[in-house]
Amino acid sequence: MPSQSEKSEHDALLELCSKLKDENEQLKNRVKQLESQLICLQSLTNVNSKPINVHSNLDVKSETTSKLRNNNKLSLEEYLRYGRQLILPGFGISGQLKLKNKAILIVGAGGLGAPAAIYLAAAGVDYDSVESSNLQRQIIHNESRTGVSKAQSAKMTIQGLNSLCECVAYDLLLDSSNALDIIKKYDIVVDATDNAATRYLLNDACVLTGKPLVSGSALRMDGQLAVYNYRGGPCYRCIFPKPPPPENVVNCDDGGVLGVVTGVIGCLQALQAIRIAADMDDDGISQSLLIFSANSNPLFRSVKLRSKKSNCVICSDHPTITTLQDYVQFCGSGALDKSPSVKLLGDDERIDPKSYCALRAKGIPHVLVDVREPVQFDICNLSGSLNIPLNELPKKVDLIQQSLPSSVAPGVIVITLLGNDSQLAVEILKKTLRGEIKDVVGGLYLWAKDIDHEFPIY
Ligand SMILES: Nc1ncnc2c1ncn2[C@@H]1O[C@H](COP(=O)(O)OP(=O)(O)OP(=O)(O)O)[C@@H](O)[C@H]1O
Ligand SMILES: [Zn+2]
Repeated sequence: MPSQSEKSEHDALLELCSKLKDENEQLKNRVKQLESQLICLQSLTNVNSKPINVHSNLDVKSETTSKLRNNNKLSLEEYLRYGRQLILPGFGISGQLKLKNKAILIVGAGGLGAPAAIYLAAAGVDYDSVESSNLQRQIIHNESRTGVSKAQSAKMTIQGLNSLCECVAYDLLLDSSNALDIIKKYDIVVDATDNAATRYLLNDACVLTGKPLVSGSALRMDGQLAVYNYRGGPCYRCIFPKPPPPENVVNCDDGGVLGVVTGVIGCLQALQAIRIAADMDDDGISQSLLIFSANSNPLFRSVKLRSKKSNCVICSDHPTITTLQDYVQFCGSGALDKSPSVKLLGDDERIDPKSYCALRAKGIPHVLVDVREPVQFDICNLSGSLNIPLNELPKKVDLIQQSLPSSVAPGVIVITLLGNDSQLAVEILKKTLRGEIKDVVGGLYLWAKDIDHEFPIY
């Protein structure tokens, strides 16, 4: 039997043993941590010639002070949170640290910006506020945020998802007066907007500040993705030197878009931004344009982009553009002209919804022609209207002729959703038809507003 003193000596030894074990474990962990930090620092200093700009996870305004800044290691929380991507070969801890030290700016918190922002948890710009028609695809917003600024709404979602991120919401219209000041604070810009003027603005601002531009677009069932101004690749102007004529531009308002198409392209924009931020293997990232079509098989195709243009007005060695321009003038429309009202006809060639309503009430014979596409006509239409899409109008004038009443006035009334294409239709019909031909000012949209509040508008 051990004596009492031998027993307490034994207990003391056991206690010391467990203490040393703990200490040993702690030191081992610390050594591991230091080793991985060293590897990261070595790889960062090898790959990045520029000094490391230490920001929080992805998303800060450079002057923002952050508890996560000046930090070349991950916190325990970050190890846990990002574990599934830390173990990816080709990404790993060095990729995560590079990501942590980059700031990404997303312009547009709509169909493309919403998924991109969720995956990137980046800073964002938008001037608009949330509407219910946005919710079909702008998954960063929700019903309770209708009317809230999109930038703020996006920030709320991001912060709810990841409190380690510092998200800056710019509740403004990005234009030539503010773009350079904002963009220069970021490493990568994601173009998630929907208009030509902002596309050229972002391109020029990115060339002037030397930032890569991850560009995406989506309309109807199709989407496109490209990276411009990156590692000697072309800029947007090298590929598209001139904007399309404003009358040929179809936006989501007019053309529609399938929510999932914006989701696919927005996620791919987030992916390209991560590949650039983490310096992942990116051979040829800026040499191709990816085309996605939800209606085709295979769904994706890639087109090789031409290389940088030696005489590009902005990115060549001898640029003629050295400051930001007036992009609204250059493109013939701006970010705010979503569905600009066209005025092609004189007042005497048009009829307002109230007068047209009176004409219908009096039963005055006429032919009402709705020139929208059948898919839109099927959603809603005025009783008795004849559906002839605008592009079929010239060859289907006979159909109208046959239905024309014998009396002259008012003859033909043309209607569309907003009262733009109907004016073109009147001009087409006037070439072949006699008698009075008018269009309805403000189209079905104004009809719903002024006459029939139950009329479904989309
Ligand atoms: N110059 C700009 N500055 C800030 N935000 C912009 C600018 N240009 C476009 N945007 C934003 O980009 C987003 C594009 O989103 P999206 O294409 O889904 O269209 P939308 O305008 O939200 O929807 P809809 O066309 O159905 O009205 C919009 O939220 C718009 O406010
Ligand atoms: Zn160029």
